Amino acid sequence: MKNIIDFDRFPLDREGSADWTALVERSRAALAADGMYDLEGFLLPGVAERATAEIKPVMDSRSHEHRRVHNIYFKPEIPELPAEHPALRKVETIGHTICADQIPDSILLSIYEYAPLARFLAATMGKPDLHMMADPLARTNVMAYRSGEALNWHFDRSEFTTTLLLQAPDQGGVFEYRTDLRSDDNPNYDGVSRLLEGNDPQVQAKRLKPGTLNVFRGKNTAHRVTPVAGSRERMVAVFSYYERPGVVFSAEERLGFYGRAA
Ligand SMILES: O=C(O)CCC(=O)C(=O)O
Ligand SMILES: [Fe+2]
Repeated sequence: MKNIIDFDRFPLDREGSADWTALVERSRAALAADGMYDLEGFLLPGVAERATAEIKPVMDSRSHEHRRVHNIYFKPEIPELPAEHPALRKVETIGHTICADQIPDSILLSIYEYAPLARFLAATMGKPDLHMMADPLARTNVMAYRSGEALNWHFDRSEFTTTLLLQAPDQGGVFEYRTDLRSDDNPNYDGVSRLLEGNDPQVQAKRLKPGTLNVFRGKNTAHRVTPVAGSRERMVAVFSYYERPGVVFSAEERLGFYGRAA
């Protein structure tokens, strides 16, 4: 791993050391204040490019094209809202996905499986432990957004989302987010409506660099990736960890996300 992760800046290999603890504290503080932290330069120079080169042939030939018209909740309806409520405005997402089982023995999966990474993430999130998923498809996914493609506004199902940007596009593909647009107690449908109308001044934008590890509170922070332009696709890995071991998706979930159950 010492040829992959920049341990000088991000001492995941020295758990419990003063440097490790300082990094955990800094990350926790950013999560509390902004709902997000990112570790720019997490991967050593050239590693994101090498990881991308391993994945690109699979992405080019065997990815699942994901095209969906959805609302910000990714749900067909919200029982307490009429169907025409502006918080349920429809948006479109288009992208390409590959799953962990398609990239065995890759640099990317070796990072996902590096146990000190899960322990570091858990510490920053204030959790006792995080476990890799047992799902051979869902544990790690790579999403590509090509020219004209985008991930539209949504809230995530999980409390936190961990991504690693592998390749930045020529233009567009900006990560936009609105911290704490809702809370577990307050759905803030009026605020959601304003965001979808393009009238939320608190939206922030982040242009991530390849090799950056990003952690954000996606459950109540609305976020999207703006449309990509140019010939280079945006490629991002999403790592899935859970507080309990052995988590798998149902066949229906796999079909919905990946177009196949196994
Ligand atoms: O592509 C990104 O940067 C964000 C990914 C994301 O929001 C998700 O997978 O839910
Ligand atoms: Fe998300």
